[in-house]
Amino acid sequence: MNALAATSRNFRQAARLLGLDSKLEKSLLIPFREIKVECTIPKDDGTLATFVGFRVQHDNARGPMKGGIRYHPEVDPDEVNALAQLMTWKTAVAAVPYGGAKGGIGCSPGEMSTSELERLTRVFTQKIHDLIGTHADVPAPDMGTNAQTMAWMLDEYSKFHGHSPAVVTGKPIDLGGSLGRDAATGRGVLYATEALLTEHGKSISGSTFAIQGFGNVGSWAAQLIHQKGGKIVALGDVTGAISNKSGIDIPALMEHMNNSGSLKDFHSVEIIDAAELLVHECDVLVPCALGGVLNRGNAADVKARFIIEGANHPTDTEADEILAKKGVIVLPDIYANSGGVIVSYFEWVQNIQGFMWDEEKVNMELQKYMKNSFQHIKDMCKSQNCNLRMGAFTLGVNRVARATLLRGWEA
Ligand SMILES: NC(=O)C1=CN([C@@H]2O[C@H](COP(=O)(O)OP(=O)(O)OC[C@H]3O[C@@H](n4cnc5c(N)ncnc54)[C@H](O)[C@@H]3O)[C@@H](O)[C@H]2O)C=CC1
Ligand SMILES: O=C(O)CCC(=O)C(=O)O
Repeated sequence: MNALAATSRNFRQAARLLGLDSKLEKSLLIPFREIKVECTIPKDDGTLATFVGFRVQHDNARGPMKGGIRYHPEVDPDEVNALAQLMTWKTAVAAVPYGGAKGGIGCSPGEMSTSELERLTRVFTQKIHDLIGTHADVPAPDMGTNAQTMAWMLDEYSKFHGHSPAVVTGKPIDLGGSLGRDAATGRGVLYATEALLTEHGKSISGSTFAIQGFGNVGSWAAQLIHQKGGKIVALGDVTGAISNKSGIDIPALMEHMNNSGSLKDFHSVEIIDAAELLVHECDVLVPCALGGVLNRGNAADVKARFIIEGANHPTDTEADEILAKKGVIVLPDIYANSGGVIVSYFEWVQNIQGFMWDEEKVNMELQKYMKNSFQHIKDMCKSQNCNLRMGAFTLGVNRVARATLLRGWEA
């Protein structure tokens, strides 16, 4: 079952639990708009390269559509569609006034020069500029993109529409980005983990962690968990995986990565098989990379008692069922990684107000939002007698359904 089928299945299950009318269910499932564009750029060697870019705008009942742009070779229309739908439920769970969208370009950013990436981002923005906007659809970074990508999008968009800082979030601070946005998804993962562990009488400092992905989300999650006394015993990225039973020295690893960029030649660690990382002995597993990494091939072997979904859709449907039977508690993506979009909302608000918050305020507000949504998810789990994923889905779907019904359909 691909990401779209799995996400739609979770949505339908939530719609049924909520007793939604079947026509409303259909209207909520089908995306508002799907955009597919051809992006041709001259490469540095003078030859041409053509890429396909997507933006799926899923729903705007609760506000402007919101979601990241992914640069990855496996980007495909179904995956972008699933990720856009997840954004609709995520913004609703977080109670930020947005709908959901997601974009992506099928490309290998690691194999492209900075100027090629800039040309690609500018061409993509030219193709979609009249369909995005501060009050229509607000992109942000995702896998393979970063603050610089958002700076190029902002610049290109502003050529058509005048200076528009709030058209993208996750920008560099010098262009109106928010303090704390870079760390926000990882910080949200920390707050979500704290909330779940406390619920089960446990703590970060008394727990061991395995983290997949050491990019924006994974590296911030690792640093913040380490600062709170959590022991990170295994860690991996696209190049491989490492472990240390006594805990990996994360600040030293950060410094090492900034200097050489490779996990494998870090000192005082054992190299482990990349696949072993997900079934490594630990209390808490935190996938922060690709979707579908937990599946029927490895779910039965997972040793962790808790899974915190830093990535989007890391656990496929079959794995969800296997993990539930094993008693593994999964904190779902639409809550666990919502810190990024919550601080994106703060960035957008600051841009519109023309007033910058200090980082303490950003982090304090983020913590408040994360605490509130955890409580609301738990309340849903109680009233619907369901697990955390369904608690989050019913919470999000119910809020979007209510907004949709209030707006009505009269032409
Ligand atoms: N950046 C953000 O604010 C948010 C990101 N997410 C999700 O978190 C996940 C990670 O996103 P970012 O950290 O932004 O991306 P990133 O591009 O900064 O980092 C991705 C990381 O995943 C690793 N990776 C890639 N392929 C891998 C593989 N086959 N096996 C193991 N590791 C692999 C990379 O080496 C890198 O360390 C994605 O699922 C994304 O959708 C979710 C919410 C917000
Ligand atoms: O910050 C945002 O607007 C969206 C981040 C994102 O793409 C996600 O939460 O998956």
